[in-house]
Amino acid sequence: MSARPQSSAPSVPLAATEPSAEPSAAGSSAAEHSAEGERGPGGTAGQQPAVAVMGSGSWGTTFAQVVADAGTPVMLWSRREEVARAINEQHRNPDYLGELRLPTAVRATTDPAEALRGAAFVVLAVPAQSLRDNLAAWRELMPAGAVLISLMKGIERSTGLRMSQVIASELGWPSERIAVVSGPNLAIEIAGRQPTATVVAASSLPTAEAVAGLTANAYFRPYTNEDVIGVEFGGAVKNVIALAVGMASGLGLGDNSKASIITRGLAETTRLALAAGGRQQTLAGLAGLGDLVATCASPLSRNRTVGELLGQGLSLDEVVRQTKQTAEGVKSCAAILALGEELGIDLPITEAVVNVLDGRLPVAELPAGLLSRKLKSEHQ
Ligand SMILES: NC(=O)c1ccc[n+]([C@@H]2O[C@H](COP(=O)([O-])OP(=O)(O)OC[C@H]3O[C@@H](n4cnc5c(N)ncnc54)[C@H](O)[C@@H]3O)[C@@H](O)[C@H]2O)c1
Ligand SMILES: O=P(O)(O)OC[C@H](O)CO
Repeated sequence: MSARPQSSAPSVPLAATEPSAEPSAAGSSAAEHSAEGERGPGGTAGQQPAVAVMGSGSWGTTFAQVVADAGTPVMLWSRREEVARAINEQHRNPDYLGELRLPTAVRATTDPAEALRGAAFVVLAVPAQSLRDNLAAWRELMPAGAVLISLMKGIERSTGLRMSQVIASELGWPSERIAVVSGPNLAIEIAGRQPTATVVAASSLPTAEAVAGLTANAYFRPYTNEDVIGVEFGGAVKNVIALAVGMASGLGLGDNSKASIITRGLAETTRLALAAGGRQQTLAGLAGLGDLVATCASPLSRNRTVGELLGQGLSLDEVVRQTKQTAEGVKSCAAILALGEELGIDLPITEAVVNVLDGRLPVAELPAGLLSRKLKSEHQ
């Protein structure tokens, strides 16, 4: 599949080089990916930018498929040799995506230098808390002029920074070359090519448009947005709200309770994002409400599942042991709460989740704790 809807991929001056040929064979050499000759602006007709996706878990691998299905070959960086081999030889990533078959235009390497060489777009798809160390290790390999695309939905625990801020601070990268992709994007559904929409946010509209042009295909529809702050808070906080909804579900509570947490969760996410400089409209959109609903409603969500297991009475240690994939809310929630305190913003659901995870609040007492708070206006 390579159907690309009409898009006016704009000219972003990308100083990198292009792949020599469309990849065809399984296990073909990563050298094919590296560039020869000068590259023009990303996404211009007749030229394919080189794309590196750093991280081959559920979302990194799926995003690589999205880009390949939109017509551009991708080189994935995998930490583990067996994952890279499975992608190159069987066109599968069984650890993360089961039997789903990947396009042959997605290839993998464990060598970050090979993945990054000549890339015009570098997609970052590692756990939020490891990003800074990963960037430090890759700093010298980052192609000057590339657009960096964050797929991560988390807040750095040690600094309270959003992922685009970590990228800017760790690499000294200009903000106009950093984009964020976030929305109702459960990886497994997208890997199965089920239609979805998303948001590509960047402080520079041409950068957001370039990334939208790179990713738009028959089942993936990106909308651009210049509100990076709102989009990143929407993605990070919804994970915490999904933990709370999962807890309610695990406690056997019904849809009224869950809808109340989702709606009040959106209220606290919006309060925080606005205080930090985000825009209300963004939180009412795909990266806010849209992602919140998808994550809180879906049994595919890792965050909701972690919450549900806690609600059923498992300890956090037991849950973490049986959750192989990244549930960002667990590690980001305390940093989000601290940001709220810094900005003078009340985040009652986040606070309750932090207290449950830290063992200060028995999960069974979470509903009563939220309901017994002082009465107030819905709009405060
Ligand atoms: N899976 C989804 O549906 C989805 C959708 C949208 C956004 N996201 C976000 O994307 C990010 C990545 O999530 P994912 O679902 O791909 O996670 P995952 O757990 O499926 O995969 C994480 C990947 O990072 C690698 N990794 C783990 N520790 C690492 C380290 N210290 N250094 C480098 N690599 C390391 C793993 O080997 C794996 O390849 C998260 O922030 C998540 O919130 C996920
Ligand atoms: O599985 P989760 O909870 O990390 O959620 C995945 C995506 O962020 C949903 O958009």
